[in-house]
Amino acid sequence: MSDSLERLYLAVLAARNLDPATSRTARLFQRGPSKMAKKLAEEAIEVVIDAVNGDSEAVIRESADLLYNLTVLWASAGVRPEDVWREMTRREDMLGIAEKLPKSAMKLPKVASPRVAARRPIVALENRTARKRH
Ligand SMILES: N=c1c2ncn([C@@H]3O[C@H](COP(=O)(O)OP(=O)(O)OP(=O)(O)O)[C@@H](O)[C@H]3O)c2ncn1[C@@H]1O[C@H](COP(=O)(O)O)[C@@H](O)[C@H]1O
Repeated sequence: MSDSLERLYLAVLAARNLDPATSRTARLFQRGPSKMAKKLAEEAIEVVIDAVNGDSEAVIRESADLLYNLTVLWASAGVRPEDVWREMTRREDMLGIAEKLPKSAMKLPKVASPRVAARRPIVALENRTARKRH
């Protein structure tokens, strides 16, 4: 999946300065981040409607549109796919460590190594901070 998204991201970068009359991507860049955000949100809504209706073929098609519009917004925001993969790997590593801890260690952090036991609360704190920013 990451390979396809990386190829799509490169295609978006290559298209951003093409003629807006012929390139949808160039047109989105011409219109700016607000238009990109609107398109992304519209595609997300289409995906959830199709999922609720049980139309899995439409979910697949709209998901591809959603990912295209997400890569356009990444490119506009100066975010690279590898930046997102790095964050996903960081979370995977962190949650993987937390999941291996016995439940009693989660309640009583002093029993486990303080460095490891302290990680789960950090996840909650980070999530809460991120939500406040939006
Ligand atoms: N992967 C995509 C891609 N996925 C989805 N889409 C477009 O995004 C549209 C989804 O938006 P809508 O459903 O709103 O379609 P619409 O209502 O017809 O379109 P709007 O005029 O409302 O935007 C789809 O119809 C596709 O045309 C894409 N457009 C471009 N790409 C790739 O982006 C690269 C650059 O292409 P150009 O933008 O054509 O230069 C190429 O590699 C393309 O393959």
